[in-house]
Amino acid sequence: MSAKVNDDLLTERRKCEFNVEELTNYLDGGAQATQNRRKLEDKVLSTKGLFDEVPEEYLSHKEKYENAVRKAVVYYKAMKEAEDPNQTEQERANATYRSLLHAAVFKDNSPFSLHLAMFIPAILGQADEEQKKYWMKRASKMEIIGTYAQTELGHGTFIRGLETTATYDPKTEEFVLHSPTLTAYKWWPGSLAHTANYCVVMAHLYINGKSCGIQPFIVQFRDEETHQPLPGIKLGEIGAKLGFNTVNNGFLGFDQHRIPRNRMLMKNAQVLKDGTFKRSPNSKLTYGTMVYVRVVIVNGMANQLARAVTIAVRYSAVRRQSELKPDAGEPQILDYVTQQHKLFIGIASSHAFTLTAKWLTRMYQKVTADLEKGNLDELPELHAIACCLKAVTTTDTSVLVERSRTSCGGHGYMLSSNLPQIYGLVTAACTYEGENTVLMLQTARSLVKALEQAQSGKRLSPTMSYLSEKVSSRLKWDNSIDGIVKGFRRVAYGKVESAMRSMRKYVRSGLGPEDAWNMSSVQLVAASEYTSISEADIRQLQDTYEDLLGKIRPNAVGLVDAFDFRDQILNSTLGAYDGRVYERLMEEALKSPLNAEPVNQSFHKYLKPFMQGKL
Ligand SMILES: CCCCCCCC/C=C\CCCCCCCC(=O)SCCNC(=O)CCNC(=O)[C@H](O)C(C)(C)COP(=O)(O)OP(=O)(O)OC[C@H]1O[C@@H](n2cnc3c(N)ncnc32)[C@H](O)[C@@H]1OP(=O)(O)O
Ligand SMILES: Cc1cc2nc3c(=O)[nH]c(=O)nc-3n(C[C@H](O)[C@H](O)[C@H](O)COP(=O)(O)OP(=O)(O)OC[C@H]3O[C@@H](n4cnc5c(N)ncnc54)[C@H](O)[C@@H]3O)c2cc1C
Repeated sequence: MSAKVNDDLLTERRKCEFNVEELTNYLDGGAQATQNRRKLEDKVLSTKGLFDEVPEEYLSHKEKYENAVRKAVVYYKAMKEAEDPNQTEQERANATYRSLLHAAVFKDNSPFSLHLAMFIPAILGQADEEQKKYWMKRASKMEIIGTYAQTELGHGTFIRGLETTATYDPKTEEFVLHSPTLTAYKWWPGSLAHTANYCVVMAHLYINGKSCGIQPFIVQFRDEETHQPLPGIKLGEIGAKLGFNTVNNGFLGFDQHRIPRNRMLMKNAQVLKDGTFKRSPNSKLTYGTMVYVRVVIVNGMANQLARAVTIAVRYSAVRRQSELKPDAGEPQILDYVTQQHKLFIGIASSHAFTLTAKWLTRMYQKVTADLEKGNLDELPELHAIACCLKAVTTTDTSVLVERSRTSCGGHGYMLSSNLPQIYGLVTAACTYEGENTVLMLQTARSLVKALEQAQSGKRLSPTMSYLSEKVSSRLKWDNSIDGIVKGFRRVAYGKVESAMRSMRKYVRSGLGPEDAWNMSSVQLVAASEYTSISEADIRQLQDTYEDLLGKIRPNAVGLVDAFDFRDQILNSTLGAYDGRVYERLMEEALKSPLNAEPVNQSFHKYLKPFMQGKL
């Protein structure tokens, strides 16, 4: 018999003014997609051995990892078996697009995540047809487990500064991989330490002493039978982190490690047997895997933010605290407008990121299809947009997830709420796949070029066209959606224009272009984001905003119910559908190993002698 649902949540659900199932279907991309997702979740989550007997927060660092590998094996087998052979690739992708299935199993991400998130995409995007056929067969059947090894101890952002070398030896038709310094050690790649046995390594290619730029190489670094590191390979784990503590991030050093010529992934650039180097049509195609993951991250943020606001909104409907009016009893904290302000932006942002992710994915698919035909025209725009959206969505999601946590008071600080772990996952995304400031500056680089083109009368791409609209200086302001968008366009135009004016001022003062860029870089980053609008407009917008909060209030629980996360995926004492928060907090607390006995051994060993002055 299912547990009784909290009365306040029942009332909230009765008050809801729209059809929750309809919104769920819309978010999934149709009723069939919802059905497929739920069917997949039912199948996988009913698999034995997927969940923890002891909450993983009570395991040691080593036990956490070993437990995660145990679960990863069960999980990926269950996912494979759950795949419906009659489904198209697209239907399968739709079923997983919004599902955070893995989050039900791994609170801190999976030791296999890099295999799926980067190793396979790197093969798909960087291998030639023959290499793709061979490596995709092995990788998709999980015969090998891979990762993406680009970042080094000394370099993460500056790819052209990577120190790992790959020197071609035409006599043996091999590449010699070497880490010339400690800072050249690959450092950070997920799964690298003890899980994977292959990786795509980004290394500086040299042929006859000449630099041929950064190229991708597929490298085996552990024996497939014994899992022992191969000769010339130094391996290890980088240690405990804020989050991602079951992703097994590691380090790898090469000591004159030899690999056959066909291990350089040669879709874009090639090395012939005699050492002839055939350049890529565009050296940045080598960075393609990162563009792909930045696109995926936008959707990932939408889902993670939806999970956090679901937990916080449901908790805010159940939690009663303080007095709004004398003798009126303690209100639901969701009735405080400050609480609505903290949480409703998160609901709206998650929907905005979901729609943005769909738009960006379509753009990515179009540009990738064009690249296959040799048309690179829209690659720079895709890069600039992917940089901006990855940076903006990860920054906003981190802020909004942290705000969801603090809006739940002390219980939000409990690991059993799962809000701290969600924060750990999303805040990492501000750094990985391109540190946000660096990516924003990449976007700014494109904006400055576009404004220069606009000022010389050239046509701009659709996403940059706002820079060529001669926006009247006294835009008639109204708080219609169109008026607000026009306001933002005017602000955005002004930000780019002011950053550019600032750079020109520094150049006139005698600074070189690089120093002028650096001096203006705070403005350049701001030009890539949005900031405030002029004073007079704020009052009008504020009234509209507060009025909107009141309109959303009766639908808040319905809006998060529509994300349709099952309790296992929320994995939270505060966010369960039935709202039995206090019982769950107590149930989880009693699982702490410290509660196994009333008096801990440290009393007799340390406390008692200390309190009796005997220590
Ligand atoms: C779990 C919860 C969350 C959910 C998320 C779900 C999804 C994820 C799933 C699961 C978990 C995943 C786990 C973690 C994964 C993390 C993995 C990693 O971190 S892998 C390492 C990433 N490292 C970087 O990204 C380095 C960043 N640095 C760079 O990209 C470059 O160094 C850059 C762009 C900053 C500078 O590169 P330059 O020095 O070669 O280029 P310049 O000299 O600046 O020139 C720039 C020119 O190049 C073009 N350009 C640069 N990059 C481009 C690109 N990628 N494509 C096209 N053009 C590009 C630009 O448009 C510009 O063009 P013009 O000269 O202005 O015309
Ligand atoms: C959880 C996690 C998982 C990861 N997984 C992987 C993985 O699987 N594979 C992999 O290869 N890497 C991985 N990374 C590494 C990640 O890609 C790098 O940390 C990231 O690219 C940033 O590089 P960095 O750490 O060297 O920082 P740095 O580049 O040293 O940045 C440090 C500071 O310098 C600033 N800075 C740097 N360059 C500029 C500039 N040009 N202009 C202005 N400011 C600048 C940055 O804004 C930042 O504030 C992971 C990282 C994390 C946190």
